[in-house]
Amino acid sequence: MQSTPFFENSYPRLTVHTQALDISPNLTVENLSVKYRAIEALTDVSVSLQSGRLVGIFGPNGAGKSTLIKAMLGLIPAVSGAVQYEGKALVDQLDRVAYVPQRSQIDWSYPVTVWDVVMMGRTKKTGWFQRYSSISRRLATQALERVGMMEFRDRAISDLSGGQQQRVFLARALAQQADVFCFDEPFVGIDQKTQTIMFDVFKELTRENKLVLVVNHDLGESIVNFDELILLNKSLVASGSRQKVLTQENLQQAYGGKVVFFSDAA
Ligand SMILES: Nc1ncnc2c1ncn2[C@@H]1O[C@H](COP(=O)(O)OP(=O)(O)OP(=O)(O)O)[C@@H](O)[C@H]1O
Repeated sequence: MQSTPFFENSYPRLTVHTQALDISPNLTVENLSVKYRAIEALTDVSVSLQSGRLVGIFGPNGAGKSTLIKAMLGLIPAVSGAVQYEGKALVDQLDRVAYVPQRSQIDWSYPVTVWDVVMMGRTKKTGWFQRYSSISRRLATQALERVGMMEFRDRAISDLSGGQQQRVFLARALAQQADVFCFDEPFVGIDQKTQTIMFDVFKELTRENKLVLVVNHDLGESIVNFDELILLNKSLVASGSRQKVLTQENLQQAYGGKVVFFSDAA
């Protein structure tokens, strides 16, 4: 197995950490460290994840949640570490990944329609200069219908509400037909209806054995939707089941002070 080309050190040995029985993890992050000049954003993070799971990445502001996703996808360089999916560097298989960045990183004034945005999700499969195939058009239609946005297909993306915009980006991710889905703070600035649709879609994806990673900062009721959690505070505080991660000690280590969370969450 190889390390990703962005990393200075390679860690070819794969260790199975958390999963029960003999099930090998599909995605492994090994000793991942990221610096922004002098700022150590992430230090030595290792997690093992299984397909078919909805994984929440939690931690306080500045904990390195977005950094983790971006470094996993090779969007920013890591100082060290390796990220493998099914035994190969994840960055060499980005056509199997759908990534929706934080809404603050998207230019919502860009003059494109809803349909254009969703079809852009197909360019990795079809190439920029290929005509979109009937398969791509069918997948885009199905994705827009799934998130309840087909009737808006000719609208400019700038003319939608925050929740509608997030649903369009969810549709784009669905149209990609990826195996690994990464969403960075998808619930920011959205309505309850959109949040419900998003969790429904995430759960459907896990039933199709996809791996769904969601950066989230809300330790409220919605945390019960996640199969597993990764709790960060510049390094890994804990990962695994809600019961394992949501202990007062771990929350204290991540957030400091006394953290009260939804009582049935664990
Ligand atoms: N491009 C950058 N240049 C310099 N420092 C950065 C950059 N991006 C992030 N950082 C710093 O790295 C650390 C981790 O940031 P990151 O955005 O990953 O945290 P986060 O957990 O996603 O935070 P939030 O919940 O506020 O989005 C923070 O201290 C942040 O200020």
